[in-house]
Order: sequence, then C-alpha cells, then structure tokens
Amino acid sequence: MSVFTVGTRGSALATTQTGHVAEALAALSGLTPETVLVKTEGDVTSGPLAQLGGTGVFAAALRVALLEGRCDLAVHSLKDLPTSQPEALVLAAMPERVDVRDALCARDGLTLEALPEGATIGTGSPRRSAQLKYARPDLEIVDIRGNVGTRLGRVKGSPQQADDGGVGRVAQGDLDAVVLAAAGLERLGLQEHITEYLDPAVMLPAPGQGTLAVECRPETVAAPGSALAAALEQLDDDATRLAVTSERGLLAQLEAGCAAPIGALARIEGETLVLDAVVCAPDGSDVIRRSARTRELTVDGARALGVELAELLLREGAADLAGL
Ligand SMILES: NCc1[nH]cc(CCC(=O)O)c1CC(=O)O
Repeated sequence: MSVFTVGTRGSALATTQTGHVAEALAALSGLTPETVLVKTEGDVTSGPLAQLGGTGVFAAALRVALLEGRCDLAVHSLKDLPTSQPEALVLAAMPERVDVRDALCARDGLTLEALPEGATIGTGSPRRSAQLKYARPDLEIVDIRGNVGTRLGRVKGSPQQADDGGVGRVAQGDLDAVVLAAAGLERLGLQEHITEYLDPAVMLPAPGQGTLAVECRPETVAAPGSALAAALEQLDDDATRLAVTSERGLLAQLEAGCAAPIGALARIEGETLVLDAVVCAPDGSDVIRRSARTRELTVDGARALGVELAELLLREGAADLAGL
C-alpha cells in the first residue's frame, strides 16, 4: 500500500485538521495521503445544536465511511465524539493536544470583565453558556450555531465571511462577542479575532477539547510491518491520551455528552494526573467544581480517576443540578 485515504467533513476546520494529520502521517510513513469528502448529518441539519438530539452527529457519517472501506482513516475532534466507542473501530492515535482553552472573540478588543452590562454573547454550548452566566449573570446568551467563520461573523464590526455557504449568515455582526475553542481558531489561522483566552478557572473546556483523534478499522493497526500502523503509533501522544481518558471517563460516568453543562480538564503535574471538573445548572445560577488526582499514570488509572471524580460530583448533587 503506497496510498492511504483519510475521510473528512467539508468544513474549513475539518479539512484543515484532516490535512495536518494526513501530512504528519505521510511524513512519518513515507506513504501518500488522499482525502475523501464525507457529508455528515451535522452539516446538513439546521436548528440549535443543543437540540439536534444525541451526540456524535458529526462523527457518524465518517464512521460509516470507515466501516464501508471508503477511507482508511477518519480525523475527529475528540470533543465531538460520544464516549462509547464502537467495537468495530479503534481510536488509533491522539496527537499531542494543542491549546485547550475557550477564547472570547469580542468587539473592540473587549475582555469578559470589560464587556458592558447586559452584553450579548453567542454560543450554542450549554457548558459555555452556564459558565458565562455564572461569571457574569448580567450577560445575555444568544444561541448560535454554524461553522467557525459564521460565528465570528456574528460579532459587531467583524469582517469575517461565513465559510459554510451561508447557513446562519448575517449581513452585519449583531453580537458583542462569541466564545469559540482557541484550538479551532488557531488551526484556521484566525487567532487575531481572540480578545481573551478564558482562564480554565473561569471556563473549564469540554472534555477532549483541543485534541484530535484518528480512527480506523482494527486491522489497519494490526497489519504486520505496516508503515501506516507504525506512523499512527508514533503520532499518538501518551500525556494527551491519559488526560483525555480521564476527562472522558468522567463524562461517561455522568452519562452525559457534549451537550451537557459539564467541563473537565486534566493535566500531568510531575508524577500526578490532576483532573478538574465542573457541573453547572444550565442557567448558570450554581456550579459544583471539584478536583481529583492519581499517581496511577496508565490508561486504566486515568479512566478510574474520571469515574471517581464523577461519583464524587454525583454524591454532591450533580445529576439534579445539571438536569442529567
Ligand atoms: N463543536 C464544534 C467543534 N469541535 C471542535 C472544535 C474546535 C477544536 C477542538 O476543540 O478540538 C469546535 C469548534 C468550537 O468549539 O469552537
């Protein structure tokens, strides 16, 4: 095999992320990448993201393409993947995580603290909305969706063009700010729109934010002597895998998905894996924020840490608070 195929969604963010991974794997393997465009339900359905029902709308079509053999690999944003892994596929590589934070993109260079009373902030994420309201109860949250370019275009004075063919496009910005993942903005070269990187002490990111996951059929990584299998193993980053395994272990134990008002972020400090998590009332009136740590730096130890912190949060009323 001298060529490998990578399935991707058509959005600017998806094609950019897929391109980076395909190039990295090509350099490591000496093989030639080919991209295969896959349309997903998340790209064709309109309406608030929080109401689309179920997680994984962006991933499902890529997985079908993998299972049908239309591509060898699929590159996902890990935070968009449901925590239950289909048995017929494996997450073969998680490359080193980039910036995990959420970013405020506000008019006139404003920060969260400097936004005027009653300012409007666009986000479709219950997690972002709840944490914003907790920090600034006076803010008005506006439910928006669409691709990164579309969302940036909602900010007053933004010249940013929609990159999705017009879904949700408005002639002029109508909001004071939007919140987006720093990782996506940076991957698209749009970081000049960021007016503040939100401190995780104020805004805990989504489990898996800033992390890509390369998925394939099990035989792709099991093939003896395969240059692609070796490249996938080299691309995988241990510290990233441990951190996101604990974050996703927590999410799974809370029986929640990417539409729940839950944030989690893990990091390795010396010999210790530290996990911070927040569960919010959807209206941002209250939050429960707790941490846990382990010295068991294995995938099983990381998952157990997530489960342990989820159990602690549940004992403290997380299910009632967040409406889980
Ligand atoms: N839900 C959409 C999505 N999925 C991944 C990213 C950004 C990249 C990442 O976090 O890895 C985004 C956009 C956003 O949340 O701003």
